[in-house]
Amino acid sequence: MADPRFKKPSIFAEGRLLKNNTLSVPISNNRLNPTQSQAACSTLRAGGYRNKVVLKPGYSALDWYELTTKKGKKFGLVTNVDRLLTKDFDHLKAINYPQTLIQISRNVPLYLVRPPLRVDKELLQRHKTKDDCWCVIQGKVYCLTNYFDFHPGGVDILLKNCAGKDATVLFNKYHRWVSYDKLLENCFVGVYVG
Ligand code: HEM
Repeated sequence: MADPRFKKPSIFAEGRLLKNNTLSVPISNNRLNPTQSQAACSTLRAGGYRNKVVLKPGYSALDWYELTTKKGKKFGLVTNVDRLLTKDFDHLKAINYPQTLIQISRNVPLYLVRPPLRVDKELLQRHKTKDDCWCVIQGKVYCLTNYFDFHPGGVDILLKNCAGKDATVLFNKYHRWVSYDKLLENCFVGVYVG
């Protein structure tokens, strides 16, 4: 029988696993007291729940770190680069320096190309599918395709709000403390010129 003197600490209270694979944890479950955690996380304003998803095995923050520092580093993590030299080439030529395009045609990873690729609105909007998903944050264009399954907030929210769009405002609203430039260093595509 349960010992009536033992009070279960609130941090062990159960979170709810929602249909979309989201773990919804009440504020009171945070280790910080509610006032502190609310102050630290702007997502809590909307109803008092954190919306973190359960990541698949092999998709932790540490796994992403390994991918970006070892396997991914050499070639970058931008998908469909071939398309830049075929379908997108005429458009790219009109808004880019020849040196940039020469480096891309020599397979230099996009995050190392200098001057970086210039991306305008039309080009950004051409890359909005799950397997070829570009997004702008603070004037920089990133390919999110490889990052999707590692995102603690889930894939759906990224696809809906980031694909082919400028997601700066939402990014800052949810987690302005996240070092996106470090996290997405190898996913860098170029600079957004509007
Ligand atoms: C595009 C680049 C993005 C990156 C690199 C990124 C990265 C991250 C990281 C590292 C976390 C964990 C934060 C933490 O535990 O403190 C997180 C959580 C989250 N992100 Fe993102 N994110 C991005 C975009 C977005 C956008 C645009 C949205 C919303 C539209 C979003 C919604 C969320 C949500 C809801 C969480 C869970 C928040 C929570 O802990 O309560 N993310 N993201």
